[in-house]
Amino acid sequence: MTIRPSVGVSASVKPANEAPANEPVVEAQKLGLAFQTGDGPVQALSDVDLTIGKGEFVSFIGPSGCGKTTLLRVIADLERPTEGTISINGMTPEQAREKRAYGYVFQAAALYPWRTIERNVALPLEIMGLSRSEQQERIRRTLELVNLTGFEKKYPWQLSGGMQQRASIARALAFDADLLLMDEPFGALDEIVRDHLNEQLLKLWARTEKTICFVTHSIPEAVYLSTRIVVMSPRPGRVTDIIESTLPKERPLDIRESPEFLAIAARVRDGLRAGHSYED
Ligand SMILES: Nc1ncnc2c1ncn2[C@@H]1O[C@H](COP(=O)(O)OP(=O)(O)OP(=O)(O)O)[C@@H](O)[C@H]1O
Repeated sequence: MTIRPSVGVSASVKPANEAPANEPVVEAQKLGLAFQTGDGPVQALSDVDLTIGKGEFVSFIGPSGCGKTTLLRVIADLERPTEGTISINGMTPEQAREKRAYGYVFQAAALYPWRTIERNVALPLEIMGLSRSEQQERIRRTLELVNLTGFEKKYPWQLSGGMQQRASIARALAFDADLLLMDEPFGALDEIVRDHLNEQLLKLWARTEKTICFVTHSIPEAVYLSTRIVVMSPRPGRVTDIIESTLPKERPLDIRESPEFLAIAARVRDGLRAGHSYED
């Protein structure tokens, strides 16, 4: 299918980020992926055309099974597409993975319980073969970025859920890659903690100028965080709308009550409704 052109919901305000003007980080064309299962093929992704520019914060939103995680996994070279093409910084996903072009944050914090926070963050650095002093420097820097300085020697079970998820973000940041892939990182947390982490993530994004691909089920989260919102629908998983945010880069939490925020949220909701079959 053809993606509708990205337009701002309000013509009077300049979009926060016009992706095509930026250097492309992710470029997908006619991307499709069919899983072969015992019950026949499952078309997880179909006809996805998407370009993500450097420094964008792009959220993927859609009902369960619409292929959000699969798309992130294709970018990360954890799944291979069966149709179309995709490139990451001009490379194949495999080359990008070998060059450690991205950090990946999973739904659950996925920390090793027998390792302290600093040893968890150090894990990818050990695998990369970095010197001890370089490891120490990166651990210090990334824990500071997620406000966990002072918790280096704690074990994951000694931290709250929100702090554990921040530690897993620090681990993904330790790669020092320009691209951060985040699969519903705050889905299991309560609303207040989630609000706080959303604010911190925006600040971190502004400070580091990374490109972020973020999967979520939450409309307010997607609208609050993103420069663009990709709305997806299932069976087969496809992109049904791409919404350019008109919100400024600087976003206090109460921006969520502004008419502009509510207008973007309404458009996302409309997109989700249009793609929903209501059969089950
Ligand atoms: N390894 C696999 N083998 C077979 N089918 C799969 C596999 N992984 C995913 N699928 C199917 O592909 C479709 C897309 O799944 P995916 O996990 O990407 O959706 P999602 O939008 O991330 O869902 P959720 O919001 O529940 O995490 C679903 O129908 C799912 O059952």
